[in-house]
Amino acid sequence: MMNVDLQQERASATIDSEDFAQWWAGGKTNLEQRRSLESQFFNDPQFDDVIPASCLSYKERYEHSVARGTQFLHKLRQWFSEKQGKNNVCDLNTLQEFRFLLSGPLGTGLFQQSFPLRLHFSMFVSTLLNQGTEEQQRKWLSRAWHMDGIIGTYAQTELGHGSYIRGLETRADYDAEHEEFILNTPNLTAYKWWPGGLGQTANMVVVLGQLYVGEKHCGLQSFLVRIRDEQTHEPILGVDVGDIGPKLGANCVNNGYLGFQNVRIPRDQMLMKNAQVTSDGKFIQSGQPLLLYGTMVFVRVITVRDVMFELLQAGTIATRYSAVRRQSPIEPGKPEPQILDHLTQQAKIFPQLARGVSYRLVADWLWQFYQNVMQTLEKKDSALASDSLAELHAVSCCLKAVATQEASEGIDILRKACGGHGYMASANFDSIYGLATAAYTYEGEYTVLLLQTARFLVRQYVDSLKRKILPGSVTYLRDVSRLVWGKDLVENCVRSLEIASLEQIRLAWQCQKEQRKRGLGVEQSNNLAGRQLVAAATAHAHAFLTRTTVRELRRIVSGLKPSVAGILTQLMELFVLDTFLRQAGQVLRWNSINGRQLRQVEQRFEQLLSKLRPNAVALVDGFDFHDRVLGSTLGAYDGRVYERLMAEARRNPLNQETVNSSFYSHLQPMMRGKL
Ligand SMILES: CCCCCCCCCC/C=C\C/C=C/C(=O)SCCNC(=O)CCNC(=O)[C@H](O)C(C)(C)COP(=O)(O)OP(=O)(O)OC[C@H]1O[C@@H](n2cnc3c(N)ncnc32)[C@H](O)[C@@H]1OP(=O)(O)O
Ligand SMILES: Cc1cc2nc3c(=O)[nH]c(=O)nc-3n(C[C@H](O)[C@H](O)[C@H](O)COP(=O)(O)OP(=O)(O)OC[C@H]3O[C@@H](n4cnc5c(N)ncnc54)[C@H](O)[C@@H]3O)c2cc1C
Repeated sequence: MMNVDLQQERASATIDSEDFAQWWAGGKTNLEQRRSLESQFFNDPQFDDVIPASCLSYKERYEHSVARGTQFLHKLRQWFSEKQGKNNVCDLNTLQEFRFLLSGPLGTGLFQQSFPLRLHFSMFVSTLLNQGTEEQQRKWLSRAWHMDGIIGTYAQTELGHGSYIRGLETRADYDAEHEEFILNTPNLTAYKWWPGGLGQTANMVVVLGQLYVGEKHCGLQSFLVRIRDEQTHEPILGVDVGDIGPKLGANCVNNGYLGFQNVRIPRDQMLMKNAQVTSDGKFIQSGQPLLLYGTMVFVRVITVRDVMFELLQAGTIATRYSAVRRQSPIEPGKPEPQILDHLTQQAKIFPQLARGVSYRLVADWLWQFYQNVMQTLEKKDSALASDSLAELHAVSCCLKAVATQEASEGIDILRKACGGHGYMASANFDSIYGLATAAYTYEGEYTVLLLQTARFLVRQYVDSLKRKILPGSVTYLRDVSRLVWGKDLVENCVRSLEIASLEQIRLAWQCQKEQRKRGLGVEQSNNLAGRQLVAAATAHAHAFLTRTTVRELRRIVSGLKPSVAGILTQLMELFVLDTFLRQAGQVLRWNSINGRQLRQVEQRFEQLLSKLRPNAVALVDGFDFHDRVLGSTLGAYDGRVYERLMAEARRNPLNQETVNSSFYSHLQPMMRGKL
């Protein structure tokens, strides 16, 4: 039976959640296909949970995720190859499509804390694709794609170094006599530490290590290394490998450690698309060295999409719960309202929904941009390639940083918006938050990435002073006009964010110059200007996110059904206004905006909350998360929150006996003074 408040919400909405769902899924066919695929898994008893996953031990969780992960991949592959037909070869698009099935809603529905085979596709196969020569791809790619004797992961980070990649200590020495590389972990801090699936799952890794040919240091390179025997799965001689232990979240990923002692691999297992070692020991850098970092760029790009889903999962749970939960009369003597009717509750939830929708538009744009840059890189026009890569790196760094930070923060706001019940593991905010906040750190820590973007921004700012043509993402730096507060509030807000960004970049640049004038070197100056540089990259990200959201929505809006266009326009506006208000410190620092104008934005913000209120439940229904994907007692479609909370408590293994054995062994002796 459906909760009556949710029934009422759905009946009175002015948008059709099905129309929204079709747009969200990329069309009716896509939606039907996704639903049919999900039902094949979610209705299959072999994918049911007997015991709540949160009640399993760390080891049991791992074993369960491998058992389920292999069944999942087997079934999914069959479905995917039928769908792809003859096109079932591994290229960038196919990989992204498949990876999305693993990490998007379907994968999430089956693995709330992720699973260890995920890295194989997102990082191992993508590295082979991006960094292997054609010959290497012929030898390895198809096997890897089909997991034929190969389960891989990506081993870059070490115990001592993660952010500063040049500081990695793993060594690969070329032995020309045997045409082999010898891999070594010279000390404790050189142990690889963190790679997903490394602990007990993977049998091959892409390893990043410092290449030495004789005495010559040839920089970091990537190597394909077998670490476990294909048949027995025992570690190869000289390999020391294991799991690093429980973490704040993502506890089924099987993150591992790895050390090498004189492990030999053939010469052709250095990934040689951009750099080669010839058999007689000559090192040739034939391509752009930075392409070694290509896998990281790929994952940063797709992470924006991953955290968008996590934010909207949490948003769906909080919205439905807030429509079911009734508490605290607004007027004395009146019935308790749905908590969603408290304006402050709307102000916690709706901006997160709007943010998620904005990330969706931006993530689509970013993926397109990434593909365009990859095509440019293939064309071998080195100047163009290097400019495009620099812009892609800068944009992806700041978007990944800000999106993961805001999504994690948003998920926690949504968790708190569910009061005490939000804190239950069965509400599932812990898993969702655990994954989103991991993304804040992995694939480039937040501050470290923002500093990368800031370097690019300062350079572009200096170019703008020289009247040079600027890349698309920063053309606004050429516009030095002041803010003219007009009728269009969205434009006022976006423009003021752009001005704040421009001025903050100018300030960061001035800070660097001041330090230089004091006689400090470039690096020390950068360090001392660090806070301003981070503020500049953050301001740029906000300006870019808002401008891109507005532009992308306007580009597609005419092709949408009016009700979908209407709610998306409200969400876009809410996102822009919310960003403006949250960044008010920066905005007011760099723009002349008076109290009346600020109030105008606040009033419109509150008006938008009221406009969205009647359609809130229909909107989150339109994201079309299956109950299994939400995995939450609070967020299920039928809204039977209290029944589910109680049923879940009763399933708890502790409640399977009326008296626990610890009563006899400890509590009773204590009460009888017999300890
Ligand atoms: C079903 C469930 C769903 C979800 C589950 C999720 C659960 C978890 C699953 C796991 C997922 C992901 C796994 C994560 C994997 C990893 O984390 S892999 C390790 C990633 N590591 C990093 O990202 C390290 C960050 N550090 C760096 O990238 C670089 O070292 C840094 C950029 C900081 C380099 O700094 P410098 O030392 O200053 O620069 P240098 O290396 O010398 O570079 C010189 C030059 O090059 C520019 N640059 C740097 N990087 C790039 C790049 N990638 N592309 C293009 N250009 C680049 C840099 O800006 C410099 O340019 P300039 O012109 O000199 O300014
Ligand atoms: C869940 C998870 C999964 C992961 N999966 C993998 C994987 O599959 N493969 C893999 O190779 N790695 C993986 N990693 C490792 C991850 O990429 C690194 O942890 C990440 O890049 C951050 O590096 P770090 O741990 O060295 O942090 P640190 O760099 O030590 O960061 C600590 C602090 O130092 C600051 N800091 C560091 N450098 C600077 C600087 N230049 N300027 C200013 N401040 C600085 C940071 O801002 C931060 O506040 C994973 C990590 C996590 C959490």
